[in-house]
Amino acid sequence: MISPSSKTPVIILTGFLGAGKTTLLQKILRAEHYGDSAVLINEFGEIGIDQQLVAPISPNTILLSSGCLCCQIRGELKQALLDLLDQRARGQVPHFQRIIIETTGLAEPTPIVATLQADPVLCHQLSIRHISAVVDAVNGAQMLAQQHPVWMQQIIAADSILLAKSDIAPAAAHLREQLRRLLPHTPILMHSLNDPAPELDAPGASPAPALAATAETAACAHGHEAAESVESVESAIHRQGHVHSLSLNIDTPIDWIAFSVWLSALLHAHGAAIWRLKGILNVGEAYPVLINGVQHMIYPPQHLADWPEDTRQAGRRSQLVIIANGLDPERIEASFRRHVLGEAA
Ligand SMILES: Nc1nc2c(ncn2[C@@H]2O[C@H](COP(=O)(O)OP(=O)(O)OP(=O)(O)O)[C@@H](O)[C@H]2O)c(=O)[nH]1
Repeated sequence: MISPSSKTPVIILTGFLGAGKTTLLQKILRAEHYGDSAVLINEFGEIGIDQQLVAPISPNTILLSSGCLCCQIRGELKQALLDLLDQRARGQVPHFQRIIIETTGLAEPTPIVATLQADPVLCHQLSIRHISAVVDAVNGAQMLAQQHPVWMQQIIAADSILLAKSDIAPAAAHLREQLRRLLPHTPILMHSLNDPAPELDAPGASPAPALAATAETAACAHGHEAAESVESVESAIHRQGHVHSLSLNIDTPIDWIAFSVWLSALLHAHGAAIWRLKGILNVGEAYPVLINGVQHMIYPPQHLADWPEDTRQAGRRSQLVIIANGLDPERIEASFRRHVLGEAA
């Protein structure tokens, strides 16, 4: 019989698209306290950009294939965890003391907890120590006013809420008060880029309330379209209701000016519908540029110090992911091809 203290703790990092989960994860993995963590990352879309940013920090980083962790690939999550525990027992992976799961921005945490609890082996070897929801302080008030269902599920299931981007959200303190009234028992921490990593599983941290969750099934139906390969661009579209992700792999270097003009025009016309945009772009320089956008907001591009492994192996190809609501992905791709790559209409 394994006692609760000998179980490997699991931390679930949830939060809506672009909230700041990967930024926080990179920070906590660099902190001494979290150095010995295995990481599972689930992204909505075909290209795992987050995994490429986290893998250099944590050697035990696993990307769960595209699809939603809370419903479509729960079996894969289970298998990945079983494999990881088995590999640790055999000494085939660097030793780890905890597992951190970063969910897609569209996942509800409760069914993930149910998956871990329903499996007899996992249930004996793992204990869910903490669920942390990262909330984007820039658009949190809007999500709260809309009572966005997934966003609400994420904050309600959380043991603690991190209000990320407090440095650029003047109304962050007001949002914290609103959330405090809604969830009086949930600690809410303001967090910004320069703050040190918070200790999510500090001794005494309460076990996740979602442990009591029933094994409800997320009511989301996914569809998937096979990747299409045309000339120097490979694209894949992933759908969940009206939401889709368009993933592009582009083999030729991208003209930064043409890309910037195209992106400005896209956001000007459809900013509210573009929920998330991220990419690692080869702009013809020695190293790639990381771009990040959340709705209307585009963050300052970052010059990476090296090529992420996958990108380098693929001949320094650019990768771009756009998650949008209610827009036709084929039209976005066509406009990208025409205006950025200069292909004929
Ligand atoms: N100013 C500021 N920017 C932040 C902060 N946290 C994250 N960002 C920026 O917000 C953008 C999105 O952050 P990510 O960490 O990629 O968000 P995510 O939740 O992992 O995104 P998905 O995995 O796509 O759901 C990036 O450009 C970050 O640099 C913060 O506390 N302050």
